[in-house]
Amino acid sequence: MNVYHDLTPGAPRAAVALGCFDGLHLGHRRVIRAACAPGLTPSVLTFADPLEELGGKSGGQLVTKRQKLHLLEQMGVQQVYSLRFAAIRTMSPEQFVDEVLVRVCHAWKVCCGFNFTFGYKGAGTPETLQALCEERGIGCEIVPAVEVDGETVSSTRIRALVQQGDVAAAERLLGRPFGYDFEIVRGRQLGRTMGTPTINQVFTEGFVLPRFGVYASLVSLNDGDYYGVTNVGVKPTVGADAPLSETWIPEYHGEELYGENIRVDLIDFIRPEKKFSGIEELQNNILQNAETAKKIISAYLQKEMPVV
Ligand SMILES: Cc1cc2nc3c(=O)[nH]c(=O)nc-3n(C[C@H](O)[C@H](O)[C@H](O)COP(=O)(O)O)c2cc1C
Ligand SMILES: Nc1ncnc2c1ncn2[C@@H]1O[C@H](COP(=O)(O)OP(=O)(O)OP(=O)(O)O)[C@@H](O)[C@H]1O
Repeated sequence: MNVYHDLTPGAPRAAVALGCFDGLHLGHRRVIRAACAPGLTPSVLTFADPLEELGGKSGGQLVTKRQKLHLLEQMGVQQVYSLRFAAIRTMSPEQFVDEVLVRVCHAWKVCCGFNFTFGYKGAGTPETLQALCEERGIGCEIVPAVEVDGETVSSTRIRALVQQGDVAAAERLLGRPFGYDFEIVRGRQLGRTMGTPTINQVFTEGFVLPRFGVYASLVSLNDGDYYGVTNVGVKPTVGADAPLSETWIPEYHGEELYGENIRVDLIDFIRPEKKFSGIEELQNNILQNAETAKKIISAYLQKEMPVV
């Protein structure tokens, strides 16, 4: 998959999906699937800016950059234009179509969702895009709203669920579990003296913060997936400088994982984070939480996954 960060002309005949695509949820995937058209190079045009700078309040990204590119590649996308919004911000809808979609992307087809806006001050709507494409002989597919439980799927809705700790509901909208693949960093190494060594990951600035608490998790390691028990928070019993994700993987006894990017998916919320009276009480709780996590994950793995 080629990733362009500027307006470098790409493959000769492209089908281009347009949008921010934070989270790559079920709605986004429908739009991207429309760009996986026979005979055309499946392409995505998206933005690399922090979400707040693209307008809206955000509350944080739902996928890391690495994860987003990995998911796009898995979907069969061959070209990604990850642009700075400033590069196109002042273009009129016509200019955007002519200078970006036609001249740079060589678009033969463009795809967007029902609520897509583009061009200076968001003047262009899906109907504008359709009309401009028609005039230029370019195909245009506007994907209707994808809904779950009678409500439109959106990144905003998923962020709110993650912030409430309802990762199981977030998963139904994402079509895959909510997770992250931050680098493993060193902790104070207290966990190993407690018999519960953890992999520690720091939430990067701009990433959504899940509700603080303990989750049953699935951890993807080189030799397969393991169940984990993850604490997200600032561990008030011993203290932390910044919000962390700490995962104990009870059945992993392999090499150190420092420096690696490991994917941890949060499957279900177990309990809120709390301040314990001492290490022993904390330790007992962690052991109980691990038992709960094991049951949750084994039931989860037996469930049939919907095909998305
Ligand atoms: C499953 C799990 C649950 C935890 N729950 C809490 C908690 O509720 N409150 C808290 O202060 N710390 C909690 N912790 C964090 C521990 O305090 C921390 O993992 C331990 O002190 C080791 O820290 P270290 O990795 O910096 O050595 C939890 C850790 C795990 C793995
Ligand atoms: N539920 C959906 N069904 C179909 N298309 C969608 C849906 N949600 C977004 N899209 C389309 O996917 C592309 C990317 O959209 P965008 O990144 O703005 O997503 P969003 O989920 O609506 O985000 P936000 O909640 O932050 O507004 C756009 O073309 C948009 O119209």
